[in-house]
Amino acid sequence: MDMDFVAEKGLVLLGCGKMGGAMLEGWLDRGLPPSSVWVIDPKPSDWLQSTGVTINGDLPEAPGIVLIAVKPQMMGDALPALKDMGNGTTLFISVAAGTPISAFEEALGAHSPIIRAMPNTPAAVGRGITSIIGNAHASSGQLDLAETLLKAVGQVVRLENEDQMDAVTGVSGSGPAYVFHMIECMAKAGEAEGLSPELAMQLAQATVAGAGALAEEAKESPRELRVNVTSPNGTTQAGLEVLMDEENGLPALMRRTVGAAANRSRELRNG
Ligand SMILES: NC(=O)C1=CN([C@@H]2O[C@H](COP(=O)(O)OP(=O)(O)OC[C@H]3O[C@@H](n4cnc5c(N)ncnc54)[C@H](O)[C@@H]3O)[C@@H](O)[C@H]2O)C=CC1
Ligand SMILES: O=C(O)[C@@H]1CCC=N1
Repeated sequence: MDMDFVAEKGLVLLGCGKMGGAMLEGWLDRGLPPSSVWVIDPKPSDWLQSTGVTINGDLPEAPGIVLIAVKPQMMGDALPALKDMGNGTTLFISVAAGTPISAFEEALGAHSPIIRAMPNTPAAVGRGITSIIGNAHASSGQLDLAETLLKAVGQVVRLENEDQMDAVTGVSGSGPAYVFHMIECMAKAGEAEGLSPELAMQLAQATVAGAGALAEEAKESPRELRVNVTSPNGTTQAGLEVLMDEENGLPALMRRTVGAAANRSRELRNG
């Protein structure tokens, strides 16, 4: 199975906001024909309307894939639109944080193949990472299909149990926001040291992007790469002594940040 299957059978996207839009942008950029995509969204964005996909039109009877990308809080309103498609062959993939597989089984029928996924917005540029887990009715072929689709916009990881999804959401689902905030903070700090806002932002953005690319491509671990930047008694060491402080620095802050996001995911599961 490959992307041709999706192009041939069709992809229905329920909700096309920031996450659904990021994935759709990645798929369209990588050659998925707009004529194979049907979107249901009461507020289609200007970008969506410019893509040539079918918006709020008649849906195919048995699309290959239905991707559910509405907010967990909107799920109750949104799911009835899909009930008639639960004919056993259509594969449902949900990217909603917190919403458990059992909620989809209840809404779509216990025999529907359902995959729960946690992507992230770098999918828009083909650099996302998505973790997936299927229900008992998702065949290995359907997991392969989901993996193929999601690999078109980045890496894919298969989870061993659904409980891992809360921590995954705290690390990689929400993670891009932490990194974007780090760029904002570095730029602000550069301004405080006398740089213009434009120069400070350019330096911060390029540094985070370059360090990310190096961390991914280099054979050294992130730890080794950090040590390579740190001359004994130099500038980096002075900076890292603040950032790496066990109590007040990034380790404790990141532990609390990821913990809060994972806890929120657990809360969403409980309604
Ligand atoms: N934004 C992100 O970085 C990530 C989001 N997610 C998940 O993706 C889902 C969507 O999040 P976002 O895209 O950020 O939210 P969003 O608010 O940008 O998009 C939701 C879209 O759903 C549409 N919508 C509302 N009611 C609807 C209905 N009844 N039928 C069809 N469409 C409806 C809205 O018009 C909107 O375009 C959430 O469940 C979230 O947990 C998962 C991973 C990352
Ligand atoms: O903030 C949220 O709830 C969603 C899930 C992961 C990223 N955005």
